[in-house]
Amino acid sequence: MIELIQQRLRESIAVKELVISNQELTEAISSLSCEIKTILLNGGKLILCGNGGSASDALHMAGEIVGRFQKEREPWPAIVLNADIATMTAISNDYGYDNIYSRQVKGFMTDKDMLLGISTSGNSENIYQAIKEAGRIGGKTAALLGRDGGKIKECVDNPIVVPCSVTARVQECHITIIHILCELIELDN
Ligand SMILES: O=C(CO)[C@@H](O)[C@H](O)[C@H](O)[C@H](O)COP(=O)(O)O
Ligand SMILES: [Zn+2]
Repeated sequence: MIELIQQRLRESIAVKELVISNQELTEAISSLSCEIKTILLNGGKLILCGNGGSASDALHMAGEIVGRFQKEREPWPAIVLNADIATMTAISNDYGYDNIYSRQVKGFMTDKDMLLGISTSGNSENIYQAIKEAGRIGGKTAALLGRDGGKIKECVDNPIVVPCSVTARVQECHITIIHILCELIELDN
């Protein structure tokens, strides 16, 4: 048991080391933080969505944006498409699970906003459809992804791909990246 614990911790560190040594990836994180800040300071909002653990990550990030991460400041607008269980079950029941986010994007998003999807496989159909819809609206899109970025990487403006095929390890890296994004967004610059 102890060995398994130590091994998982080592694996989690190794994924983060991969990100540290990938300059393209660290630059993509930096430029995404600038894009999000520009959206928020120009009256746009951040719209988030994910499935499973990534749904929790979406909620977590929105909490830091609307509330605060580390700095006392005005609230910024962020909404989470996986937060409303009545809406999600209604759309899922009437239009299918693949459309639970794209229909909300159509209802809520404007061209001043950014949609940030989170998917460790990069292939979740509901996130993919949401990104496509956001593109049709003319809004900005970003995604936190894993593996090789999947089909979502091909259609999103700002892909952040954690190069690992284990869902749990990717999620652990995503939440670190989310905290870094929140810290960068709160910097005065
Ligand atoms: O949290 C976990 C695994 O750690 C699971 O709930 C996981 O998020 C679910 O299997 C998701 O459906 C995976 O979707 P995705 O990350 O590939 O988009
Ligand atoms: Zn999990």
